[in-house]
Amino acid sequence: MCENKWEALKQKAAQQGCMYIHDGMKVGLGSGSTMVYALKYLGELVKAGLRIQAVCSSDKTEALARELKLPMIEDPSKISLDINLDGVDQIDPHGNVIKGGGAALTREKMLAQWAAKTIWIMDERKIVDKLDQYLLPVEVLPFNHEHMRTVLITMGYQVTLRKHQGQPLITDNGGLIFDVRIPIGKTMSQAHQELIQLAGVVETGYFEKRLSTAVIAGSEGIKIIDFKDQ
Ligand SMILES: O=C(CO)[C@H](O)[C@H](O)COP(=O)(O)O
Repeated sequence: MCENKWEALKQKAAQQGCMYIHDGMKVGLGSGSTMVYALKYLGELVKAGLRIQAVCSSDKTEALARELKLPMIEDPSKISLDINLDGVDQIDPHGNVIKGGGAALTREKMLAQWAAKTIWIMDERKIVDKLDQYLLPVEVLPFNHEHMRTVLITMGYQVTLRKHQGQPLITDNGGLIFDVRIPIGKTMSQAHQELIQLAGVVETGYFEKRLSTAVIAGSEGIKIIDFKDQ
């Protein structure tokens, strides 16, 4: 399938995902290329009269949302969300997800936790049987991150510092991203539990299943999968 067909599928999933957003809702907005389609479509819906208030998971998403005139949540002390819309890097058949391809995983997880429900939008390449063999993005503080990397390697992880244009990529939170391959025999959930306990680790890109719906666009059409809470 050529690249623009995948783009068309992402756009379809994004538009279908927006159908879960209703008048008066407070909405979390994730990051990534599928979300760009969702933001643009939401912009049209808002222009046509849909009333929402949004909170964004990254500076990039916020810049586009403001350009599209999506209203933002005014009171930062009240961000309980009706719905959160976001893309994924991988999703397993149970609804567990890996995110962080766009380095926005910490804020994305905050929004997912603040929301009553998340709608995951994607094309069919994102569905995998098991997450364990995929890279886990981990946001860490910059302080002595070389030593942190050594610590993780000693624990059996393979660790690559994510770079952008030859320089360490700096997240919107001022953090760094380690892309981590987990040791054989360990599950993604176990790796997350182990890593999140280390001081200096801000968050991992492993999102354990919670109340969510996956909207998956493929060559056969759109597939919807509902996942219950834990
Ligand atoms: O986790 C993310 C950003 O941190 C993105 O949602 C994820 O990488 C999917 O992006 P895309 O829609 O471009 O495939």
